Formats: sequence, C-alpha cells, structure tokens
Amino acid sequence: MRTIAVIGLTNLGVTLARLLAATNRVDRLVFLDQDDQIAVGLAADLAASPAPHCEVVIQDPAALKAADVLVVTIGQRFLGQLDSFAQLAGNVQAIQEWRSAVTESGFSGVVLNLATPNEALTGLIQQEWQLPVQRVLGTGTITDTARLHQVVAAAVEQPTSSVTGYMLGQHDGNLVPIWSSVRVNGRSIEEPINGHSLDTAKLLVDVREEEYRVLTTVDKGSYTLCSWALAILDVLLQNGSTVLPVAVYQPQYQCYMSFPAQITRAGVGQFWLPRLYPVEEAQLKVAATAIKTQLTAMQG
Ligand SMILES: NC(=O)c1ccc[n+]([C@@H]2O[C@H](COP(=O)([O-])OP(=O)(O)OC[C@H]3O[C@@H](n4cnc5c(N)ncnc54)[C@H](O)[C@@H]3O)[C@@H](O)[C@H]2O)c1
Repeated sequence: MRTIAVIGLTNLGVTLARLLAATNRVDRLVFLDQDDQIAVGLAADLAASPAPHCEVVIQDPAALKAADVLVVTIGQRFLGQLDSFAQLAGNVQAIQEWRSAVTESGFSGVVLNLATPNEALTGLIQQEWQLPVQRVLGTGTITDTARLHQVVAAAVEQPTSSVTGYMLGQHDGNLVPIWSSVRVNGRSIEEPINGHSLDTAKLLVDVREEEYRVLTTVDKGSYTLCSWALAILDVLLQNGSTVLPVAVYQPQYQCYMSFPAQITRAGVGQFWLPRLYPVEEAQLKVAATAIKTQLTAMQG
C-alpha cells in the first residue's frame, strides 16, 4: 500500500495532497497539522470530489509507522510574506515538536522536506528526528535548476527539454549555477548555440526574475514545487532511479546542500560529481558555509 504522510496542510500541503489524490498516486494519505480543523477540512474536501479516492487518516501520528514517505510542508506563511527567514524560528520549533511523534511511531520511510530554509532545515530534521542521512532529503535547488533550463532554452531558441545542467548550493541564498555542466542538445554553452553566444551573468538575473514572478502568485508558486515533489515521490514509491539536484548530506562539504544525487526507493544513493570550474568550487564552499551557519543558529 502506497502511503504518504504530509505535515503542514495549508498552501503547499494542500496543493500536494490534491495532486497526489487526483493523479491516483497513493493508496493512503496521512494528514498532520497543528490545527485539527485544517486537516479535517482538507479530508472533507477530497472526500466530496469525483476524483479517484484514497484512504485518508487524520491527525494520527501512529500512522507514520506504515508511511513510505513523510513530506514536510510546515510553514508560517504570513510571516514569510515579509521575509522568508522570518519563519525560521517557527519552523525550527515545529521540527522539535514533532521529534517524539516521529521517533516513537517507528517510521521507517524517507523524509522529503519542502520547507524553508531548505538545506539547513533538512539537516535539522535529520538530526532532530535521528534518521540516517540516506533517508532524509529536501527539494533544494530542483526548481532553480528547472528555471535555469527555461532561461537557457529561451536564450538559444530551443525547447526546454534540450537543456541539461545544474543549479546547486543553497536554494534561498547562495545559488551556484554550474555552467560547466550546462548543455544544449549535448553541446557546451561555451560556444555559440543556434547563433547565440550566452551571457551567463544575464542568464542568472533571468533565473532570479523568473523566481520573483512566481513568488508574486497568490500561492507563491506552490504548483511548480509540488510538481517537482511529485517527480521525486514517483521514484520513492516505485523501484526507479533518477539523478536530481536535491538537498542531501554531502560528505565532501560536511553539510546538507543542493547537489545532484541519485534517488531510489531507499532514499539517497550515489552522488553525481560534476567537473567544476575553480570559481564554481569556491562558490559551493561559500554556500556550504552559509548553510552550516544557518544550521548552527537553528540548533542554538
Ligand atoms: N522551496 C520552495 O520553492 C518553496 C515554495 C513555497 C513555499 N516554501 C516553503 O514551504 C513551507 C510551507 O509553505 P506554505 O506556503 O505551505 O506555508 P503555510 O503557512 O501556508 O502552511 C504551513 C502549514 O504548516 C502548519 N504548521 C506550522 N507549524 C506547525 C507545527 N508545529 N506542527 C504542525 N503543523 C504546523 C500550519 O498550520 C499550516 O497549515 C514554508 O517553509 C515555505 O517557505 C518553499
């Protein structure tokens, strides 16, 4: 039985739960929130829809024992509208509050964290909930990488699907575009493509502009992130394997950071090590330092 639990059910949590139910990807959903009414309301909303139905368990942490994946979408959105780091104290407190429920439930699945600040909070979850690093990952720079593909594709007038390569580092802060990894139809962008020479500084501005546009939507772009979360959940629920830029514990940098990693049903597998330009290597070190500083502040 495919079981997914979701903690935090207002914006991202609702979008994800509806997508999971409507696309018949799960047999059982476990809804958890600090507010009973939010969980009850969402279950009632799903129950009355004509979409495929799955079993819904409300506010029962013991149901985590049978969960394949626990998705973390906790947040304090109204604070986050002022400053995304204004949520930090509340999110840290939430992770600490859920520690005993998760550890005492006998949960043996994988945690997928969507909440912010993504890399540092994923690290805190792994430590607080005492889970092996292979079983805890975050969405990291998966949407930033998608936007990188989008702007490169637009610049060379090719389809987005023709672009590969990674945006790594820290989702909310030190984004590191790995230009050495970017290819269009397999060709490096160091040479003109389709008659276009690329200005990487401008492309990075374009990526940030795309993100800003999405953040102005009423739900802060929850569809983009939840669609990518579905891509990760598909692998975690099946016997597949894929490499994606997600927040994982990277031993080389000794912290959680966004890095290309293999994802399998068991969680995080091998890393894909891109060949880095010296400047990219230096930028990843800066990102790692910033993430470690955030994690230390959270632990304090
Ligand atoms: N990575 C991205 O691209 C991206 C995009 C959007 C949002 N986010 C992040 O995802 C998180 C969720 O965002 P949102 O817009 O859905 O937030 P939201 O405020 O709309 O919803 C958060 C939910 O978490 C619940 N919650 C808070 N503390 C809790 C606790 N201690 N126990 C149980 N439930 C608790 C709230 O009751 C609420 O239902 C935030 O951290 C946000 O910054 C990330």
